[in-house]
Amino acid sequence: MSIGIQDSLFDTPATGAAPTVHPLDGAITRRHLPADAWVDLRPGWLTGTADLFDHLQRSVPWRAERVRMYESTVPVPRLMAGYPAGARLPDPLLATLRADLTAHYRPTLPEGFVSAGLCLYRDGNDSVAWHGDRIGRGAYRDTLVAIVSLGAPRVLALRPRGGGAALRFTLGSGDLLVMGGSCQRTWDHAVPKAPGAGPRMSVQFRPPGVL
Ligand SMILES: O=C(O)CCC(=O)C(=O)O
Ligand SMILES: [Fe+2]
Repeated sequence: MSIGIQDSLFDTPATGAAPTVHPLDGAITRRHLPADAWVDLRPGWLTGTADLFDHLQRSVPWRAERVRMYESTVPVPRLMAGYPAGARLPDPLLATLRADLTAHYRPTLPEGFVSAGLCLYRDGNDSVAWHGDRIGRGAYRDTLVAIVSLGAPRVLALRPRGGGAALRFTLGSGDLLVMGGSCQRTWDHAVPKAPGAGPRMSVQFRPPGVL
């Protein structure tokens, strides 16, 4: 089935091409942010993503979560699936991505990336509100969270927790964004609603003890 996925906005091979994981070394641009936070970007890390998206969309046991809001609970507007350390990932390519990230970031992150969280934004009405990944270590120590975007382009926005202008990164299919330093404590991030957007997925790789 073709769902017309566009590869990275920066590197656009024919849809349907074999999935290819490109090098990280020498291909990442780091943007330093105030408060010792930083964001690494590697556009087009993965090309030929259509089949991977399709496979994950069909095979992952997506769950709809609910959050408490005053006296009731409301559905979170996206679907999720979690793969803790040691769990079998839903596609072998994800294990390759995790191993490549672990190898590349070893000097700053000796413990490596272990867990994978998957989110499916079914359309532009799905979103995630401003938050930091602050359950566990991210609340009090520097950490890294790596996000691979698949499917329709969506904005990942970041803004300082204390207030200030937001930065907006448009992530296309196969693009990598890594949040590092104090980012989870001192900045918030969000995926805003995007009317008309097609389905998009993110795969977040995290080190032990970061949720
Ligand atoms: O979908 C994304 O790119 C971000 C997801 C996220 O921030 C999270 O699940 O904690
Ligand atoms: Fe997050």
